[in-house]
Amino acid sequence: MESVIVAIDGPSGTGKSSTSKAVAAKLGLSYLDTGAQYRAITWWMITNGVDVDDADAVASAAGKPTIVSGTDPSHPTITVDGVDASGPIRTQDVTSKVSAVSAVPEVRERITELQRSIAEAAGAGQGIVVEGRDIGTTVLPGADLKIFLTASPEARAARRSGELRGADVHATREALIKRDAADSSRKTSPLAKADDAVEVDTTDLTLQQVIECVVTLVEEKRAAA
Ligand SMILES: Nc1ncnc2c1ncn2[C@@H]1O[C@H](COP(=O)(O)OP(=O)(O)O)[C@@H](O)[C@H]1O
Ligand SMILES: Nc1ccn([C@@H]2O[C@H](COP(=O)(O)OP(=O)(O)O)[C@@H](O)[C@H]2O)c(=O)n1
Repeated sequence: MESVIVAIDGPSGTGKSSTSKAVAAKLGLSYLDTGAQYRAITWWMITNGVDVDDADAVASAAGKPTIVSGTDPSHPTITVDGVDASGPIRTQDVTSKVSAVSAVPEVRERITELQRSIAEAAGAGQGIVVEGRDIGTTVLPGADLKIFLTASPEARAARRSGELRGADVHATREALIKRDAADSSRKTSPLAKADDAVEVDTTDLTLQQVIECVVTLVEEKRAAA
């Protein structure tokens, strides 16, 4: 069977990670969480005393950490300079700082290059599902299938606060909206739907329904190829 490259973009809490992992596992594809890479470089900046609000300082340090992503959808991994970063990259501190770091062009250039080399390697096999904010528009504009997931801010906040074990839904909603606004308004490759992406509103769909919808779209693409 032909290899397939799938790009899944959208704001926080729309179901990108859960959907991408499940679709990749079901279809025997690799999986890449690009948000985890931006979180990893942010974590490195914090632990190395770089002021994340100083774009020049972030830019000059952008080339320093070595970030390695494992692409098995049933066991995604991420290391920074050989250290497992999968726990520390999910802290509130990293979440609140990642938009500032990921807006720096030197950071995006570095991480985009890494993402393209991972996708290229996976393209030699079965293919890959890559999820993020700018995959369809910038990282892999030639992807075979582009999906843009959306959901109401209320649904997204409820999903996220559920994960954070009862965190205040209102505060979660505000933080989420703030991060989306920062991600959508930055100059370099903002969060955006590619013109040729299929938009799926997940507000009233179960995760299972979203997974089935994307699996069907991938199978249709493969059949048409
Ligand atoms: N369609 C859905 N309905 C209900 N919950 C969902 C749905 N999609 C995802 N979730 C849940 O919402 C949370 C956030 O999903 P996630 O895949 O991490 O989103 P994203 O990667 O877009 O931020 C997870 O706990 C996930 O299980
Ligand atoms: N392709 C991407 C993916 C993530 N990001 C940045 O990384 C942050 C974290 O992404 P994520 O996918 O882990 O976020 P969640 O929605 O899962 O919390 C985003 O808020 C963006 O600032 C990006 O700029 N480009």
